[in-house]
Amino acid sequence: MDPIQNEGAKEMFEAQAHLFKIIYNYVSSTSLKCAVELDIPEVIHKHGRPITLPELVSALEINPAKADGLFKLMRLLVHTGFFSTANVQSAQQQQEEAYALTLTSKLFLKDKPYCLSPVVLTLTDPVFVNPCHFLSRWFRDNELSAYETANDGTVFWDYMAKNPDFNSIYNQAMASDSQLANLIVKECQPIFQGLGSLADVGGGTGSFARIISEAFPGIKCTVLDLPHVVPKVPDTDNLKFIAGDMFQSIPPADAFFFKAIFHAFVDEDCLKILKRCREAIASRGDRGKVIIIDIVINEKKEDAQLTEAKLLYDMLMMVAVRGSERTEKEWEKLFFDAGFSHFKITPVYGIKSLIEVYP
Ligand SMILES: C[S@@+](CC[C@H](N)C(=O)[O-])C[C@H]1O[C@@H](n2cnc3c(N)ncnc32)[C@H](O)[C@@H]1O
Repeated sequence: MDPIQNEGAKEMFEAQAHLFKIIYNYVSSTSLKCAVELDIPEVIHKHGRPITLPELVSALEINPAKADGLFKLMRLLVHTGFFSTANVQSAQQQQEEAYALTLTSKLFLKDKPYCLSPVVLTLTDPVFVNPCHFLSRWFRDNELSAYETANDGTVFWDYMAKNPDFNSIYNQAMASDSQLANLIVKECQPIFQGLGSLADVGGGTGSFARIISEAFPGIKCTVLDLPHVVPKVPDTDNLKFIAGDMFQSIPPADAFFFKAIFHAFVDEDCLKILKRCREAIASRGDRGKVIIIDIVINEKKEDAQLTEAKLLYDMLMMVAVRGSERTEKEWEKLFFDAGFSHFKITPVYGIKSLIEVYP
């Protein structure tokens, strides 16, 4: 029996429309990429008030024959909430529709330290997108990640080491994401207060550690990351960099900080690192803690949009590095298996949460 013979035409076409929306998700992200490449948020910002289509065509210095195309791009990006519209008065005293920034597009302004343009350019780059086309082959074939399947076995982090241009934009993307964390440092004060030292493991170019070292001058911060990532800058009184491998050693500290690290590794590797932290804490009479900023999936309790963003992130981590976003239960298992006794999750940071883990 045809399983959908009882459905009416209306429901069938609704299902088809739903399908098209999913299929065309890549058009949505690449349109956003185009807006970032054309610098549209900055152009609107510099205009100082909502900008009409002809004004935008002229400010972008694009071919005027492409005005219709720009209208389509802006219409989509208004619909998806990246831009908004407002009415302005023309020189002829007519009301005209004009484009304005939303909070989301304001995240792309150049004078802000957290300008998220590198995040869009990195995550929509073929380096991330191509391996997604290898997912079904990865399911059937082998033990490598989909990324490695697509790239003759090259590990993602090794690609970074060999491609300085992409490494640079990726590190900028991570740094800008960390700059946003500045917004929560004040409300998270009790978590950092009283610490004498902090090791930011996999801390990239030190963006977050710099924020902590400035907000809490009493904390000596050490950033550990791979040699092609750590910046060649002189140490300061309370911020230093170590080029190394966290699977080999982790600098001693009162607190071990991991932002967006564990989601990039399989459980077995996370356990290795967490056990190393647990041993270091034990060697100091169980004084110390682990602080993690990462995603906690909570499908039943949170907004569907938030969950969708987390599940997409989860897929990307699986594709790129065989990583995972984890539920609270999965985090709990990791912590207890590594010998920790309790933990506290504070959902403070957009799709990410702050987790304190104690011996
Ligand atoms: C997703 S990024 C997060 C960077 C930073 N924590 C942040 O949130 O901005 C993951 C980081 O882990 C680093 N990493 C990967 N493998 C590593 C290893 N074996 N030892 C040290 N760092 C590593 C990468 O170079 C990268 O900077």
